[in-house]
Amino acid sequence: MHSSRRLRYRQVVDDIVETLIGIAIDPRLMPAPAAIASTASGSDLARTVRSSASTPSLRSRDGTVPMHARMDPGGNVRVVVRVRAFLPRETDAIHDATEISRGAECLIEMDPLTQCTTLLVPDGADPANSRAKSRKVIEEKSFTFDNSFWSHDRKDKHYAEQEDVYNCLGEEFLDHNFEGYHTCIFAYGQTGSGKSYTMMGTPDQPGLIPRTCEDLFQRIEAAQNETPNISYNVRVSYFEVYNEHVRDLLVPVVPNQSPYYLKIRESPTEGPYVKDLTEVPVRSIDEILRYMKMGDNSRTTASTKMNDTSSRSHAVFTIMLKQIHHDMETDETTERSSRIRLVDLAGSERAKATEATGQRLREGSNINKSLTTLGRVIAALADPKQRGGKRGGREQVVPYRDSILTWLLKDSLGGNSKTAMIACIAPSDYEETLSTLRYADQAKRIRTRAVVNQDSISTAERDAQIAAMAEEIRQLQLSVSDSRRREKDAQQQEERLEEYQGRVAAMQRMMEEKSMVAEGKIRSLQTENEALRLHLKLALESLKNPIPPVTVRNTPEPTAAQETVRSVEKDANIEVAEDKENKGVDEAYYDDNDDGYSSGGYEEDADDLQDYMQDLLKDLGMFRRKIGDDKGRFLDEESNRRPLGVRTNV
Ligand SMILES: Nc1ncnc2c1ncn2[C@@H]1O[C@H](COP(=O)(O)OP(=O)(O)OP(=O)(O)O)[C@@H](O)[C@H]1O
Repeated sequence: MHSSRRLRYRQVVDDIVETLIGIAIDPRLMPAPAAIASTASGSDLARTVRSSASTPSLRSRDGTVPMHARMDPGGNVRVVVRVRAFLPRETDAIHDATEISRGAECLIEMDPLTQCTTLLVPDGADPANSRAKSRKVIEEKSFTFDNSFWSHDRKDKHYAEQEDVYNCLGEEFLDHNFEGYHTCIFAYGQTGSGKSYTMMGTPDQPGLIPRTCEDLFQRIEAAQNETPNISYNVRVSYFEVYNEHVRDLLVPVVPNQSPYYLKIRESPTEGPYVKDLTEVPVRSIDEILRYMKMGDNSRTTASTKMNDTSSRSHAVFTIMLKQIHHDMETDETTERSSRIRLVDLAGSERAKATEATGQRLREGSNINKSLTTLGRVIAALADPKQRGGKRGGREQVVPYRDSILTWLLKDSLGGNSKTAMIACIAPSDYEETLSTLRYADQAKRIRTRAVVNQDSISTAERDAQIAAMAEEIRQLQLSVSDSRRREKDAQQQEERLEEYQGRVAAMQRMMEEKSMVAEGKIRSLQTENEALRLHLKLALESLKNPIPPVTVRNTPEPTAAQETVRSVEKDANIEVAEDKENKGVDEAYYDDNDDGYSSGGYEEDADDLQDYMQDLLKDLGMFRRKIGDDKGRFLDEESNRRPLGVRTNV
């Protein structure tokens, strides 16, 4: 019983061991040690050997292209050249490549064996070469590149299709990405030379970018079917540099709204990057192609005399690939990150040839400016004297920052990247083609410093990292809640301040009302005062000029009217008595009256009235002064008071 169980147990263990050995020696999951040794160094090497996060090209799996043959140990920029066919505007009537009414002649020859490209001297009457004809020295020039793609004449057996360009260059670069290298492929050349055709292509003839996207997901799918312990994360971004501004091509353009430009920042580890650039995660070929088309449709293009759909901007399509492999045996997680940068540059152009004016002319001059800077950067990087690293002054001399394009491509041109340049040339323009070929020839000498971007981490380390991150999150949460509390306090203070200000405003309103009431009181007292003054004046005048008393005898009971008259007379007599006192009127006159009042009684009454009036006036004066004082004090206080609405933080 026991022995049969032990036998089964051993069989199961043997099966597991065999499976693990099978996985370990599978070349599809383990890069060749020779290749790794040539590209990684030191600690990188140890880590790389253990990792299985690599997916070589499907063709290399078939054995048609040996892996080691496609590795580039030197790290030089790969330079290829591609010549396009004649365009209708160069031929006027195209029946075949030989019938050319403009007189355009093909000045390019390519040797498929040596990969040599030769530029011939124009001898026809093509007006496009009139400038070249005026040169002092005009001669045949030959250059050798990593590849020379002959895409001029479809009938030729060496004709290079879009697929050939991808198979020669794109596929190899995708291999590098799966190995963990950053890569960059950029197309350079004069306007209308075939850059967009090579990079993006047409729906029938897809170029390097759609082919790379397709191959990427095909490889991921194949790898996932074979090894479930590797997961892939793909994100894309797409931006253009237009008139020295960066525009996100994955953000839809809002009509009638000025475009939103992004800023560039530089990180010590990643180099220059575009801040706030949209990076979308993609999970399938369809999704990535959809984003590629969306961005491509937003790109700034215009028709010029040299090209009906001329790109007026430099476009950068970037794919970020992350491979996460978990090794069950060692319980270790390996992460490889790589960046695939595919750049379609705007073409250099001569204003005279494009006949550009206005906006097109401004675009053209910005394009030329950035391409001139690119030329200076390439020249500086290619100069052997500059190859001394930082100590040799390389970082200071290379003018990356002189244009947005070169600053953003800094890492791809002279840093951590495997880079390729596709020099696109038109078949019949001597001057422009010579300039492009010279650029390309110089770029061959640039050496980049690509490294595998890989991190390995054990479970214990990962746990420690997670714990550290959890602690950091806890601290952040604490500081967030602390600042929230402080915010709440500040809010309460603010509310209190508002309440206080409300109360002050109400007080101020009350004071204003009080002041208005006081002013009203003053005005009515002044009116009363005036009335009293007038009354007193009249009284004094009537005393000065008394009306003589009238004696009425044996009269019957007085009527009401008579009563009134009598009272008036009485008043007049009082006034007369007062006047007499003051003015010394005849005493006898007063003695003769027979109304029952003595003259001494009148004088007393007048004195009393005068005293009373004087007191009243005194009181009035005092009252006025008091009100005046109160008003003055109130107004002083008011002018010293702070205006409302001016808040001071407490
Ligand atoms: N290899 C090729 N085979 C067939 N047609 C091509 C090829 N290369 C370019 N063309 C055609 O040439 C024309 C100009 O090409 P393209 O727009 O790619 O030029 P470009 O260099 O991108 O120009 P620009 O800098 O002005 O944007 C297009 O009509 C394109 O279809």
